Amino acid sequence: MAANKCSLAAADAPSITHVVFDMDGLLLDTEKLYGEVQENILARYNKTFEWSLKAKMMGMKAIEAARLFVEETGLNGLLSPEEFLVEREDMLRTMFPACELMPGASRLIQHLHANGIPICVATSSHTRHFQLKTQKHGELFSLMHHIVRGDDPEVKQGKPSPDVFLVAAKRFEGGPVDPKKILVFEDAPAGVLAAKNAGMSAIMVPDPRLDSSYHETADQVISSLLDFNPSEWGLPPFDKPAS
Ligand SMILES: O=P(O)(O)OC[C@H](O)CO
Ligand SMILES: [Mg+2]
Repeated sequence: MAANKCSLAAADAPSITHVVFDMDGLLLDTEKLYGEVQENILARYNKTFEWSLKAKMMGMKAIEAARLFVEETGLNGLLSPEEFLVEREDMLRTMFPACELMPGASRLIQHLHANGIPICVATSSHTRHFQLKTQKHGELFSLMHHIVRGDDPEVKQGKPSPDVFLVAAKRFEGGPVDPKKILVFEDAPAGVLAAKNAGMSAIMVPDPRLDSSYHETADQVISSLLDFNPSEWGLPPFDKPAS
């Protein structure tokens, strides 16, 4: 869609009826935890974790991200993707339960739910991690109509394949919902691509360190969920500005 990246002209805005949220790095501030752990692992080999690699790993299923990590950091023969996951797991398991919400996540979820807009989560995260990450956010996640996780049997391929978003569209009441009526919020390049591959509109909320060339695929880019203007997408406006 030829839309302005900052704001959409009313005539261009597709009529959105359903909203799908990514989770890591979008609703939950968990991407920084992956980054920290991966930096620690690489430090042992006197290597640094570059943001260019982080950009590619974000949003991928764990084993796919692990293969990429080992390959691109030159750890082949020193650390297998499976060993990397075991080592990463020990650290992540203790960090996830304390994770915080991203700014504006609670406000937006509560607003859409209160206005009867069907919402769900489509994450690459598998069930065990999902449970750890949402331990203290259960009330907010209970507002989701459904949650599709990376280890769902119907999700054959991870992002950037559209699988997780198509499964999400199918599970709404009366689904499958027409992808043109679905708005996806994503932080990761692979996730934005997956949403576009599913035929949906995608708003990117990227980490400021992400190279801006990755913004191109998104229909709109905002720096925080607090900046989202629902009216531009035919969704009910907020009663008051973000504080
Ligand atoms: O961003 P999500 O929610 O699809 O999850 C991604 C992985 O768990 C970590 O990059
Ligand atoms: Mg994400």
